[in-house]
Amino acid sequence: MSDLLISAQDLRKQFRSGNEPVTVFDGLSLDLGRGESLALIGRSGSGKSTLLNVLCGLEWPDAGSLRILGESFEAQSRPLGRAETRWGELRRRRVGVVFQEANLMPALSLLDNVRLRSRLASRDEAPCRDWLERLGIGDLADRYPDQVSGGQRQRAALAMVFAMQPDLILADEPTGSLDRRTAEDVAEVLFNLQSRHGCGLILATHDTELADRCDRTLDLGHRQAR
Ligand SMILES: Nc1ncnc2c1ncn2[C@@H]1O[C@H](COP(=O)(O)OP(=O)(O)OP(=O)(O)O)[C@@H](O)[C@H]1O
Repeated sequence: MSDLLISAQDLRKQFRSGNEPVTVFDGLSLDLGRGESLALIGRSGSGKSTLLNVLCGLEWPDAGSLRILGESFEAQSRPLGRAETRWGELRRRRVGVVFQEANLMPALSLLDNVRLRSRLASRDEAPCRDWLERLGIGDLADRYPDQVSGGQRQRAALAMVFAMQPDLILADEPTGSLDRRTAEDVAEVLFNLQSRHGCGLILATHDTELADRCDRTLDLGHRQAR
């Protein structure tokens, strides 16, 4: 089996502004191997979140092809029917997504949110509380999302992704609403998990220290991989 988790070729994504198409990126290709980490950097509006959304099937590219965890998607075949189902299955079991706005279920406690995520991925629920502990919010396990801060919700969202033990983690500003010290602690847990499980990681960030911890960076402002 190939060790490439992601192989994206010539992706183009446009949005419309009035009648005008606005191109966010065009001709974008990237590969990600098992155990590899890639930081998406670039000025605000350069397309980092859009690319993450394309890589998890929440946005559909206007051109190009994408092979992810053995599943192939072509821009021409819009995500109707089977493609939509395949994306849903990938996100449920194999691709852990952490968004800027942590999307927790408001009616569930933080712990139950993590347990639900773990159950949906058919994982053992036993370590769920432990993930909250490791991210420094174990004492908030029984609180509901609207009873904690934005940074605490963000950490709960990371705990959900860790509990599902994905093959690939896509994270949009995973430490964006954390103070420097907490951000470093969370990054430590993230990179430890990534190296221990050998999963792939793509994160979008404005934090140069976080980007420097990744194996590679892709600057969407200037589109240079190094
Ligand atoms: N649904 C949408 N409709 C129209 N334009 C959009 C949409 N989503 C994003 N855009 C535009 O696409 C461009 C890229 O946005 P994106 O959110 O991907 O940037 P970003 O690099 O993640 O920014 P930031 O660092 O501020 O989070 C921006 O110009 C944005 O206004």
